[in-house]
Amino acid sequence: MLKQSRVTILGSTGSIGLNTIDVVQRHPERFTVYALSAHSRMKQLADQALMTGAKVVVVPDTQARDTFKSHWISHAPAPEIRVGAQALSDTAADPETDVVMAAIVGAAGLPSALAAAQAGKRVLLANKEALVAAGSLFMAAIRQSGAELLPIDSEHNAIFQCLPHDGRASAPTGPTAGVRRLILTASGGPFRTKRWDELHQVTPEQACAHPNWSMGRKISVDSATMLNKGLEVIEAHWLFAMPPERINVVIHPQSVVHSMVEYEDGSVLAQLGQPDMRTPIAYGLGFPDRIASGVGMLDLALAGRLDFEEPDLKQFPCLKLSFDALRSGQGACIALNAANEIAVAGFLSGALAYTEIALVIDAALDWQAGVPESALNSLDDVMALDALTRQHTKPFLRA
Ligand SMILES: NC(=O)C1=CN([C@@H]2O[C@H](COP(=O)(O)OP(=O)(O)OC[C@H]3O[C@@H](n4cnc5c(N)ncnc54)[C@H](OP(=O)(O)O)[C@@H]3O)[C@@H](O)[C@H]2O)C=CC1
Ligand SMILES: CC(=O)[C@@H](O)[C@H](O)COP(=O)(O)O
Ligand SMILES: [Mn+2]
Repeated sequence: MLKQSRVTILGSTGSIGLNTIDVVQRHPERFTVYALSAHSRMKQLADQALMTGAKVVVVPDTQARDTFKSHWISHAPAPEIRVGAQALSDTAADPETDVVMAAIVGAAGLPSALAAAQAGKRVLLANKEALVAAGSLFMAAIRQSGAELLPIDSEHNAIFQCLPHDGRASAPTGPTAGVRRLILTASGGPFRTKRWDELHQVTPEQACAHPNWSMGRKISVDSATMLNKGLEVIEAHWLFAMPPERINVVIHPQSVVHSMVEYEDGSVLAQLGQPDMRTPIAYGLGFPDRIASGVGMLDLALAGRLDFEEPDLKQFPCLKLSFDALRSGQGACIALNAANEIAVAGFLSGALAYTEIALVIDAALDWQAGVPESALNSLDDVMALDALTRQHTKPFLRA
């Protein structure tokens, strides 16, 4: 008889959150939902809490709490409502939960993801920004607490699947496992075939129209600029202890090969599948078992061909800026991420042109160059530099 795992989904109203609920509900014998969190979509959170029987919900403030209550129309008792950022971290570390899906978007998800790591949970990490901003702190917390870390980002999940791991949920470091290099695939996004000088006028709708994946708006814009792949290079560096020169990016427009590991003997292992996040989510939830995800068979004959091409760093300057940041150090990675979050929000609200996103990030990297690495030892240090970068970046936005 299986012991049921109690799952907390941070960011349950987002794209990863919805897919996680979908997979969890396919396996009532394995999983119960302990807690859910949302930021703005209170009606959706109330519907999810009713549907899953969650014991706890976490909302950002008292106004959101009142809105949540107004949407609770059931005669069933309402879940406990916890309020504020500290409640997110406390819930991630709650002794009543075993598994935490970290699916909040942006650096806002870092404190709660770190709290889950420190509390020794099984951490399903979708929130790549946590590793970009605080990879060293985060990985140290996993090691010290004995937490299980399962990468959910499709490329890192693919790499994890291609590495040897003896049924353990934290993979051995790359070089010691005989790995020559990691090859991250990138779709190239909606503007793959466009030149840089054709992109000045593109709209948020065009940028969010990802060719293969259905995702939240922030990561969709990141995919268009390929800053997403840059964040993923930094994420891979921390997850698999690989130096930047052993992490390569190749454009693969079909998003069928999710990433690859090349070994010293010349073997290249790849993980393939339909572009559907329920596959990596099911892998993380079920590990080491393989469980049904609802994803159908991969029809390679229908796909017809799998193409690969080199990314052009002039067309995708954000990819180059990400490698620069990784080589420069943690301060640069924090600034890259924070400036990008402000720039993407500005682009989505019409306060910045698409092509200005890279310029704003470049300026933030120049600006932070004076911050010494020794000043970044704690979560507070990281969040302080993140906040300073945002403050420095906001004046670039038009009113
Ligand atoms: N979507 C995908 O397929 C993939 C996503 N990822 C990563 O997973 C994470 C989530 O992405 P995705 O699901 O697409 O994003 P969405 O924008 O769809 O969802 C984000 C979630 O975070 C919540 N949220 C937003 N801001 C805050 C905040 N300040 N504090 C607390 N909660 C907040 C949202 O609440 P509300 O909706 O109520 O406002 C929502 O539940 C990102 O880090 C992304 O890079 C990685 C690989 C694939
Ligand atoms: C599904 C997922 O993991 C996304 O991060 C995806 O990789 C985005 O696609 P591209 O960044 O390759 O366009
Ligand atoms: Mn990805």
